[in-house]
Amino acid sequence: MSTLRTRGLVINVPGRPDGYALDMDIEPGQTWGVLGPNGAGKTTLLHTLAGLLPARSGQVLLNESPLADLKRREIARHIGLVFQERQDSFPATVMETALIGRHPWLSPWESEQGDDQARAQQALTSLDVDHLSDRLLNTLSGGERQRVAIATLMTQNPNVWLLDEPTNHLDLHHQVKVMHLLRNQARDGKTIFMCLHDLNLAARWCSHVLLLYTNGDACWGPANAMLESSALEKLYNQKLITVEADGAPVFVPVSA
Ligand SMILES: Nc1ncnc2c1ncn2[C@@H]1O[C@H](COP(=O)(O)OP(=O)(O)OP(=O)(O)O)[C@@H](O)[C@H]1O
Repeated sequence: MSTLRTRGLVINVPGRPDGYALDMDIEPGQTWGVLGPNGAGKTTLLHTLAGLLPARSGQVLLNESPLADLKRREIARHIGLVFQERQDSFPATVMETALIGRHPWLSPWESEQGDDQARAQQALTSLDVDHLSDRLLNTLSGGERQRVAIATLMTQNPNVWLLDEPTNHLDLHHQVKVMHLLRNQARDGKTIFMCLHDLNLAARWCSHVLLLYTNGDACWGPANAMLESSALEKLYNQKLITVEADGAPVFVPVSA
């Protein structure tokens, strides 16, 4: 299990004032949703948490150790990231792609063993892409590729899962399936932190929410406290109607 903490973290969005520093404790068992308009800095935050981008100031701590002090390989054993945009032009099959998830766990010249294959197979089955194992990735549909990317993260099996819009390109059934899978991973002790554009997925599946504003303001906390319609209207500059369905709030944009 791993905890990710930010202390006085200011992400480096070019040309933007520092805004509000982030002091978050992202704990095992929690499912976080990051909400905010285009350009608010959600992807920049995710990449900063993964150690791929330097912070402007402040720190990211993984189990109390500053990320900056850890080796890339050690970080990759604890933290995995599903990117929003992927360059899938490398001619790899779906199975070969999923097995890339095992690389942080293998020594440089070691090849994957039966256990690694079994883990990848199980992940592909969980995401309904096992029937595509021998297909080249660049022949898949957008939703199929997205499911392979999540299966690759599942094969990696890090403690902290960072996902940039994991439901992008997914049909309704697979959106629900992926959110369900992420919540189950959290229940098994993983730490889940994802950017979302769908308020209703956040309301239904996230335990915690971070609202990120374009000017660098931010607030975070338990989802039921953060998903308040006036705060969301300000966040998106969009009037909303709030109804309740299936035990969760549902936010509908006002058309006029
Ligand atoms: N290399 C760069 N040079 C200049 N500006 C950049 C660079 N990278 C990102 N930005 C800007 O930083 C801001 C934050 O980008 P980011 O991708 O983090 O936003 P986001 O909240 O994920 O947006 P979206 O919802 O559209 O995915 C944007 O205005 C973007 O144009």
